[in-house]
Amino acid sequence: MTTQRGAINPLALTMGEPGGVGAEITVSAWHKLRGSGLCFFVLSSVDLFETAGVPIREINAPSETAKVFDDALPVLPLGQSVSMTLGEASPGNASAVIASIDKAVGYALSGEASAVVTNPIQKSSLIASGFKFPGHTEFLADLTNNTPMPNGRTRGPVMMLAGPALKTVPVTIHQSVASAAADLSAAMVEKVAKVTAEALQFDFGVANPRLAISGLNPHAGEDGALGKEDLAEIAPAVASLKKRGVDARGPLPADTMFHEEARATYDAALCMLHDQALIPAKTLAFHDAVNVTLGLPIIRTSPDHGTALDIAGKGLARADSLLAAIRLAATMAESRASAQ
Ligand SMILES: NC(=O)c1ccc[n+]([C@@H]2O[C@H](COP(=O)([O-])OP(=O)(O)OC[C@H]3O[C@@H](n4cnc5c(N)ncnc54)[C@H](O)[C@@H]3O)[C@@H](O)[C@H]2O)c1
Ligand SMILES: N[C@H](C(=O)O)[C@H](O)COP(=O)(O)O
Repeated sequence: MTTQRGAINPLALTMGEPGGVGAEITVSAWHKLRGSGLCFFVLSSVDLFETAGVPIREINAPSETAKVFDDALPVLPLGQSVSMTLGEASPGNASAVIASIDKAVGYALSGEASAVVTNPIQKSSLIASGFKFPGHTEFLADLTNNTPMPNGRTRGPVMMLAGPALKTVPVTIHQSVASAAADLSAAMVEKVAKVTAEALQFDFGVANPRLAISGLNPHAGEDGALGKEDLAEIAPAVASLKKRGVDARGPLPADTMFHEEARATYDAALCMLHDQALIPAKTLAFHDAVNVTLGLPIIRTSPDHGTALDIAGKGLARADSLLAAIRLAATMAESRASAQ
C-alpha cells in the first residue's frame, strides 16, 4: 500500500480542459508514480477517465487517496458531467473546469491536500463562457485573497517558470505588451522581486538569492534613447532593492541574460514581459520546466505547457512537465511541513 510521502497529504490535481491532453498526462503520471510513495487525486468529472484504460476509483475525501493509489487512479468526482471531444475546447464545460480548480484550492486551504497541481486550461474557451480571469495565476490569487500568508510572507501572485537550468519570473503576466509597458512601475518590480527572493530562500533553499532584473526596451533603453521605462521605473526599483539588502542587478539587456555564462550569475531572472521570461524558459526546458505561482498562501504548480489540442488523444503527449510539477509541489510541501 502506498504511504503518503514524508509527512504530507496527497496532492490535488485539477481536471483542466477536457478536450486537451490533461487526462492522458494524468494517467501517465499515475502509472509512473504508483508505488513511489507520492500520491495524488484528481478532481474531475468521472466521465473523463472512464475510457482512459486504467482502473479508476471514486473517492469521497482526499484522505482516501493513499490507500487507493497503488491500485487505481483516485478520482474525487465533481458531480458535474462534461461532454468531451478530444482536440476541441468547449465553453460548455467551463463550469466543471472552474469548479475543479475552486475545489482543489479549498482542499489546499483546509490542509487536506498539500498542494494544487493544475492541468492546462483553454483560456479562450473559459473567457468565452464569462470567466473573468486571464489565467490560473490571477484566479488563484482571487480565491485565496482572504487567507493570511504563512509566516508573514509577501503576497503575490507571481508567476515563476522553474527549469533545471533557469528560473524566470515575468513582472507583468497576462496582458498586452502595450498595457504592460504602460502599467510597469518601480513598485511592481520591487514587490515581484521581494516575493521571488522569499520563495528562492524558503521554497528552493537558496540562502542568498541573486536576482538579475531585465530592462523593458532593447538594450535596457540605451540610456533613455530607446525608451524611458528602464531609467524611470526599473533602475530605481533595483536601487531600492539593493538598499534593502536584496542582491539585485539591472536593468540588464534582456537579449544577453540567458546564455550559459550569464545564467551562472543569478538564481532567478525577473523579466518585464511575459514572453521575455517564458520564451527562454520553454526553449531551454519545455518538457522539464514547471509553472509555480509564488506569493500565495497555498502551493500551486503546473506543467509549463498548454492544452495541446493538436495532439490530444493521439498518444503523443509527454507527461514529463506534469511529473516535474507534481514532484516540485511535493518537495515544496515537505519543506514547509518540516519548517513548522
Ligand atoms: N497552465 C495552463 O493552464 C496553460 C499553460 C500554457 C498555455 N495554456 C493554454 O493552452 C492553450 C494552447 O496554448 P498553446 O498552443 O500556446 O501551447 P501548448 O503548450 O498547448 O502547445 C504548444 C505546442 O507544444 C506541444 N505540446 C504541448 N504540450 C505537450 C506535451 N505534454 N507533450 C508533447 N507536446 C506538447 C503542442 O502539441 C503544440 O505543438 C491556450 O489556450 C493557452 O492559454 C494553458
Ligand atoms: N502564461 C502561462 C504560459 O504561457 O505558460 C500560462 O498561460 C499559464 O498561466 P496560468 O498558470 O496563470 O494559467
